[in-house]
This record gives sequence, structure tokens and C-alpha cells, in this order.
Amino acid sequence: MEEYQAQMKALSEKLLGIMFKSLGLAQDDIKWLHSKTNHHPPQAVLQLNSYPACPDPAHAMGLAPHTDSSLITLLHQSSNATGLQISGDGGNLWIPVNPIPGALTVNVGDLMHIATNGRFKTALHRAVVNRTRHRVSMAYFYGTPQEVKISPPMKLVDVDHPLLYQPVTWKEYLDAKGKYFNRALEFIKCEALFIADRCRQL
Ligand SMILES: O=C(O)CCC(=O)C(=O)O
Ligand SMILES: [Fe+2]
Repeated sequence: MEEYQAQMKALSEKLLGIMFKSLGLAQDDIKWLHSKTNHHPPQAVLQLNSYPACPDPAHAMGLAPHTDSSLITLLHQSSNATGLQISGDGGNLWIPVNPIPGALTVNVGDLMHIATNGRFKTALHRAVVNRTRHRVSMAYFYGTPQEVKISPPMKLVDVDHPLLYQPVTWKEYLDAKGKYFNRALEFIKCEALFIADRCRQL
């Protein structure tokens, strides 16, 4: 398990580096991301999910529609059963994300949505139970260091892209998520007054 987590951590950092670079950001813009040079390294959680088979999947709960609260999630799903589904339209249409042997699924999470000012969009997904097969999955949630207030680099904020969310730590965000669940992002949205105030400070 420790070795798996170490590998997932390295992969998360690599992927995030590539994703931020794709937005034109340099290493200096995302200093908090580099755990080797950071006093307080980014935090991560490993979660194991088990979904017993159910002959009537429509009447069983797998994992309800949600977005992950991480920056990114690296998901391993057992290759013998389907169950993960993603929605691009707020939960009307669900598209299966079937397992590919040897491949991981990468979810963009809420913190990445906040940290990139909405350039990378958090992914709404759910897990439904399989009719005949027991399914397991292993989710590695990669987040930010404990004390970091997540806020996009100023290069991603301008008049065409006003600041969308108030700066929050992962802990503060998880508290909001616990209270407001799928509406947590909405809850930390900048009010017009807050945006005007921040813009004056830029
Ligand atoms: O089991 C799955 O495929 C999804 C798991 C998941 O979304 C989660 O643990 O947050
Ligand atoms: Fe998830």
C-alpha cells in the first residue's frame, strides 16, 4: 500500500505539472505543488470502494452523483466489472467509463476547478452496482498542503476571466462540502462585491 501511494503521489505531481503547464503556467506559479521543496507537503487520501453484485441495480445505491474534492483523483477500477459513469450535463445523461486493463482513470476535482479559475472543470460522476459481478475500485485523492489557501495564479484572472471562487484551504472546502455537498462550489463563489474588492487589490 505504501509503495502504491508513493507511486500515485509521483504520478499526481507529474500530471498536475503537465496540466498547469498546458495553461501557460511556470513552476514558480505553483510553488505549493512541489512537495520536495515544500515544508508542508500536499495531502492525499486513499479510499477503497467495494460494490457487491445486485440483480436489480436500478434499486441499489452504488455511489451517488458527486464531484471529488481533490485536485485530481487517480482511480483504479477492477477490470472485470463496469460501474463508473460520468455526466457532462449536470446529471441528465450518464456515460460509462469502462475499465481498461492496466489503465487508471483521472478525475479532475473541485480544488483543480478552483485553482485554475474554472479552466479545468470538476467532473460529476457516480458508480452504479453491477448486476452479476462484485466490483472494487481504489481512489487516490491528491490535494493541497494543509495551510495553503487555494486560489488561481493571477495569470488566470483578468477582465474576461474574473475570479470565480474565494480562496479556501482544503479543510475549509471539505467543511463546506460536508454542509452543502454538490452545492459547495456555489457556496464559495465570489460575490460581485468581493470580485470588485479583489480587482482593486490587483
Ligand atoms: O468506484 C468508482 O468507480 C468511483 C469511486 C469514486 O468516485 C470515489 O471514490 O470518489
Ligand atoms: Fe468520486
